[in-house]
Amino acid sequence: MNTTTLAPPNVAIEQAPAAPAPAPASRRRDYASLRIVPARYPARTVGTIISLVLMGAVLNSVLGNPRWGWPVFAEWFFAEPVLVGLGRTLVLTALGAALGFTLGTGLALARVSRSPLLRALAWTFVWIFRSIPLIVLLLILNNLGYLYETVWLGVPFTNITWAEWSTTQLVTPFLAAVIGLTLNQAAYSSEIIRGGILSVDQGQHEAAAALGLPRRHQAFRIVLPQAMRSILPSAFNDIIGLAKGTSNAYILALPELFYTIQIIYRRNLEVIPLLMVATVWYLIILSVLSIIQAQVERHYARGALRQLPPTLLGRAWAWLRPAPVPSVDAAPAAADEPPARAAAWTHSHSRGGQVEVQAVSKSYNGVRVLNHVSLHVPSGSVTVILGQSGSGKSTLLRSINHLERVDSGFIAIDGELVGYRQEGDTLYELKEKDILSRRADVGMVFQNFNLFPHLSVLDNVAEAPVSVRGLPRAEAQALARELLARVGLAHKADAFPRQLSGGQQQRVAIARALALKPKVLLFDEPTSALDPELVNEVLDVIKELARTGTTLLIVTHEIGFAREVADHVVFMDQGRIIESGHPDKVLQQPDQPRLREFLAKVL
Ligand SMILES: Nc1ncnc2c1ncn2[C@@H]1O[C@H](COP(=O)(O)OP(=O)(O)OP(=O)(O)O)[C@@H](O)[C@H]1O
Repeated sequence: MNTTTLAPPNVAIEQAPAAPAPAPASRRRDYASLRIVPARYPARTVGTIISLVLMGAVLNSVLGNPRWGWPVFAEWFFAEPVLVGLGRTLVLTALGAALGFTLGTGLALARVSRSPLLRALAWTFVWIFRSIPLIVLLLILNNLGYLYETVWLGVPFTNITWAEWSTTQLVTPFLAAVIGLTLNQAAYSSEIIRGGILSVDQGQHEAAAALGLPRRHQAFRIVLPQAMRSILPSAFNDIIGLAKGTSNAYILALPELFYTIQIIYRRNLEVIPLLMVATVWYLIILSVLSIIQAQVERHYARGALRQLPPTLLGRAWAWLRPAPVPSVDAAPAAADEPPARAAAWTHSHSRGGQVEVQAVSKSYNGVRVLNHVSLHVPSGSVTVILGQSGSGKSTLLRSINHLERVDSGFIAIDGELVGYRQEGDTLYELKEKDILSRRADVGMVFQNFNLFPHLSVLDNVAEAPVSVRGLPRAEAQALARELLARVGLAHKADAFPRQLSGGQQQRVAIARALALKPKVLLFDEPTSALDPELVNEVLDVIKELARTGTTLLIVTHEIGFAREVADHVVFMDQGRIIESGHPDKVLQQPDQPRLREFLAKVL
């Protein structure tokens, strides 16, 4: 049974008024002559000014009040006993963090292991050492010599002993501090690491298992590196807590930074200046840890983010230099001219939005992936974009939706620039929230569906109408049910995405995109993640949509579908459109050898 038969079109994919025929290139807007004004955020500016004024007032009071005793501070800041105490604090922090996290990782893996005994042991460890206050634990360890006079190495329950030490000599205050901080840190960090492991998608565990990777390899190569993204913020929080927590070691009369400071101010009675010495050193430790955190987080963001956050230097540079705004480059090369618009391309159902892409370029890390791309898509038409892998198809689609910001050139939908607002001869860069609201006019269906896994199918579809369009939830759910019926999935409304087949998930994704009644729908290889037998059920839904007049831009390798549905086919190669036109011409008598080669491969 073909489940994709659409119910009567009582749900609006709105019947937009007929759009005018596409304007000739000569009459097209020349955006290059417009002045560009970057987006302004008055609330941010006011907030920054207030913060600066407050900081100035605080600094003035701190530096201007002689009771802070800055000369005494300067005298002691680099004094030898302070530096020795600081060194001890740093060593305790480093050892506590390294040993604590190593033990914590083992405990976390034990907590998620299949062995009930290991799980119980790890749980008990965490339960005990999270319950005991650190100071109590340190005191117990320091008094271990009272409980056990000697520590020995040998075979339990026999007289075999290989080595024996006096406990008081072996467990010095320093070692007691290291052991106490390690046990305490391990108990807390194991829960942080376990949380990270649980946050990794189950599919990743399954994929690693399906590849036959050994369990150790699964844990250390696949799961933990992905878990790091959620582990790191809490872990660094903990290490910062540990750096300050080392001051608890004063109870063992161990002269770390804080204890040293106490000894000094008890002698010279300069309490505040010496407390400031400790405070400023702790601030420095914290700042260095924050910088390390940013770099480590950046490292583990690789692969999880499309674009890595800038390095510290990059951020400083971006702050100093004005934000770049797109510009229109020199005239595009002949191959990038807007495609010739054959009369047949004017769609009889011209109802959706008209898309104008003008001389758009985009680079990643200095590599150009879109090179002066120009494209005119009339309202209500269906355009199929073809091209080899890596030719820039997805980047072009994502730019139309402003998921990617172009470096130069412009994109307009129904004459409204994507990312800008035009007033007279001036273009105002849109603020984030305006971009988001405009994005609602452009629906996007992703290759991997990207449904929200924690929401039911119904809520996946109803979410945007409620939060973007402000529809009452009941109304949005009624709309969602109708859309689900249109894609043949009314009976799956209460299921969760992971309980559906790939084809069904993709149809939910289409219903979700339609829920905002977009003028333009972008499909990024909507069938490439599907089994062949599921491809048609999705293509059938898209064919129905094509008949309703929504403007469709589809990246696909389904040539048969392109031939049947497209009004226009565009072929991209190395970031440029090198051939475009009616499907009969482009697919049957291609001019470009690259296109002939491509068709020979995919057909
Ligand atoms: N965030 C990014 N950072 C760096 N390079 C990128 C990024 N996104 C895309 N690219 C590169 O840009 C080029 C175009 O990518 P794009 O995804 O647009 O190609 P595509 O034609 O859609 O390919 P496919 O059919 O395989 O999806 C590729 O070489 C890709 O490696």
